[in-house]
Amino acid sequence: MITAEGGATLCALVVHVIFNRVEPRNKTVWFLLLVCLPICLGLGLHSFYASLFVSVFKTMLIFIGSLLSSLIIYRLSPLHPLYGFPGPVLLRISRLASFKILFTGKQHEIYQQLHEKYGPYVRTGPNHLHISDAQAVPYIMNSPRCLKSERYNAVKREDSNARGLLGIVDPKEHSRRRRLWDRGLNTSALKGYQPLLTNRINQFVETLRRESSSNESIDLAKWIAFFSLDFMGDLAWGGVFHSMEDGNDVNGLLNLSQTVTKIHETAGTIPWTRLFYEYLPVSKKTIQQLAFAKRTVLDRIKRGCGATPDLFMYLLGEHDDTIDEPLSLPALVLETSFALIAGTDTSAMTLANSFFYLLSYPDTLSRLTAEIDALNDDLNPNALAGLPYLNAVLNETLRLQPVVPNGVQRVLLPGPSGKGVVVDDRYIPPRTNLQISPYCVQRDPLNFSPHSHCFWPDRWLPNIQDRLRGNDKADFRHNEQAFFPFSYGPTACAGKSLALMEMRAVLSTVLSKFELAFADGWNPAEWEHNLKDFYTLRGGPLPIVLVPRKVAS
Ligand code: HEM
Repeated sequence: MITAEGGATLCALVVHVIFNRVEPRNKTVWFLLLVCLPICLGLGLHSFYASLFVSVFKTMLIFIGSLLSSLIIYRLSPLHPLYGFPGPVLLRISRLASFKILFTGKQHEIYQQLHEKYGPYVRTGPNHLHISDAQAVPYIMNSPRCLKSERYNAVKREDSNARGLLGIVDPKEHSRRRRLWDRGLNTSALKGYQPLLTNRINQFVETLRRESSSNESIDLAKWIAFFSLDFMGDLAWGGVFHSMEDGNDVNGLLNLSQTVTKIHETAGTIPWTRLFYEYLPVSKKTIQQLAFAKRTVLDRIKRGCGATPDLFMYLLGEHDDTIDEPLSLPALVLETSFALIAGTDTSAMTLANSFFYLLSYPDTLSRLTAEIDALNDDLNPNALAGLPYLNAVLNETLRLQPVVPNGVQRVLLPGPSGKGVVVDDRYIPPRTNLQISPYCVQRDPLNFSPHSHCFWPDRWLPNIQDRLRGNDKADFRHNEQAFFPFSYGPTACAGKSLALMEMRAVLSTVLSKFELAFADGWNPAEWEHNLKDFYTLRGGPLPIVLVPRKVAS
């Protein structure tokens, strides 16, 4: 005859199998399986115990204890499909351990240390592989068998069926929506945005002059973020922000967008935690934010497009009545808000990092300034796109500090025979979550060498190998397949060309107008120390002294 303990244990094992097979993400199912089931069992087994309360309490304890033990034993056992992949025990047992890593803000560095210890494929969760292998890049990011993982559900809102581009998992639906974005971010659209960019850059230069007139240092990172927000506000919502003028982010959007990305990263790290986010106070803030975005979008629709085209115009289809599926209002609100989030912090952080590295390596700063000066103030986008050293500086910044350091996450679908796949001689079982990190791959000496962890823009110059001598020549490695700061494949960054145009223009204009130096007494080591990875990279202040350059007579 079955004992009370045996019954509770058996139930726990059955629940484990159900969770393993079905991975339910529904609060009611969780409640039924994890709370109601053991309580009912306790009620049914009360004849074994002194009282009803003791029966329910003990059954619950045995049930939870058995469930946890069964989970742990299975995840560490050779029965688990990822048994052969190395990784820290705590991470192999539960993704909860990755929360601790996430909240340090240094997950990119910690995962890199794990790769140094365990190799290019590290098991970072019961069902997760963290990968630092350039050969896996095209496979994971450009294969019909690798879909966006459950992490992308974190960007879906419960109160609406609308999805923004980033949250669309189905490849066909994604490619339909992506066409809208591509129309708004292709070469001819970018030409149309040039007047908006030029206006904002002129305003940025005037702002820097105003702020640095007392010879005090200024926080360059903050002002770049204001510039970037104002410019993306022009493109996404028809010019609603005046952060450079006000010297303040009045609507608190920069902070809010960082909080939202942090929440998405948290929910993306352990998808079931998403069930509880709506109870957090910050959830109210995002709802207020969406209400603000909705008002702004409605206002922009009413005003119509001004003389200069903007991205909103393309997303709404104002330019083209042949669009067969115009976006619904909730989708338009999501997409334009996403444009703001995707386009502001990313370019701003890369620019701040570029200034930081240029000032840290004065020789690189002089070489870039000379290259820009040779254009005699004709800083048009085509001329800038052709400057080898300027592009080398931006590439090298993005190599060392990709703004999505930990990269994208995909899940491997089973093949026709239910099998996984072999990548770089390793068999990866189906349904594994795969995360491939540009931060780790791009700093790997196997891909970029010498000076893998140093800022050395020369590696990007044509024929550099011919100019190297000795060890540098022997060690030289330059694997462009291992460079993917804008991601790769059909879901790669839609705004890459816009970002490059904007960053080239800002860097070259500022260097042509000002001499820059770190503020006296500031320790540059603080900059890298303050860089935090919460899905996107964010940083602390960058105190800089700016002096207008003398115009050559
Ligand atoms: C230095 C600047 C930038 C970098 C390094 C960057 C990087 C990335 C990366 C890594 C992704 C993939 C994210 C994922 O799948 O989880 C992405 C997606 C995206 N980015 Fe950027 N980005 C930058 C600037 C911009 C700008 C200025 C825009 C303009 C709106 C933009 C729009 C987008 C869009 C729409 C997507 C989604 C693409 C899709 O799912 O098809 N990005 N970006």
